[in-house]
Amino acid sequence: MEDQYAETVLGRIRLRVGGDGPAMVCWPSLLMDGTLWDAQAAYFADRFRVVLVDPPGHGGSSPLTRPFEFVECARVVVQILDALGIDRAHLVGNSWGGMIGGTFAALHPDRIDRAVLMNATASPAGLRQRIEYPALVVAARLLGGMRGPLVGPVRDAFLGPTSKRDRPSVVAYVNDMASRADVESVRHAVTSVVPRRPDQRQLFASIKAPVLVVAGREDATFPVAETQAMADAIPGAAFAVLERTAHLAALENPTEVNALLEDFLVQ
Ligand SMILES: O=C(O)CCC(=O)CC(=O)O
Repeated sequence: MEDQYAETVLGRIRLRVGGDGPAMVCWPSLLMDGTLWDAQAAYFADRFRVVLVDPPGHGGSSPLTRPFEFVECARVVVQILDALGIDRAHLVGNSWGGMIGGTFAALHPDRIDRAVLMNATASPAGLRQRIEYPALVVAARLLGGMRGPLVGPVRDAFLGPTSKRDRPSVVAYVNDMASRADVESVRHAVTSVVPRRPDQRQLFASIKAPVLVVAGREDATFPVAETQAMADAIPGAAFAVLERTAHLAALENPTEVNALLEDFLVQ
């Protein structure tokens, strides 16, 4: 994989690009960078042009200086495709990335091939998330980072009992990503993705591209019923539930995620 950069409406975006074939653009969750998809890149780069995105304000991308709208994130995807000379791509997204994958598929039907939306929602955030996530960010600002007493809540939002018990490398990855997060960028991203998240169900009714929605049985952030409601909002969407998997399916359960992607994208 080689580093490339795209100038976008939300700053400079770092991309890891490798392989040849139809393009597959992978956008991760809040607090994560493109390495969330390393197992997918390793598996698919012999047949796909894999593009791993460090989303705005995360990893090697520019810090965020303001909150954003979801339509701007969809525009970022278009600008990434333009920068790489890609006409049309599969969009594979997790949580924030899944929400944006839906926005992109609805607003840019000429640039989307197929979309796989994992651990995501089309609904506005509930009261608990509207309070808990901003409170976490306030605490992170006071502590100078996502550290100390914040590690537990972050781990609980992302991982379920199976990963916490049986996948120490996944736990270590989440701790490491959280500790490296730029708190000001995370503040803007959380504001945009949680309390200001739009209800996208009506917009998603206009999606024409084939879509697969994936839920994790152990996902405490977006339980199966909420992700199922997202699938129900998208005409003809396929829906799958992964057992022993929480909020970061691609990292926690790469074998089954790769099999789902293979079935859905290689047809
Ligand atoms: O809205 C929520 O409850 C959480 C949003 C979230 O975690 C997004 C993400 O993981 O990208």
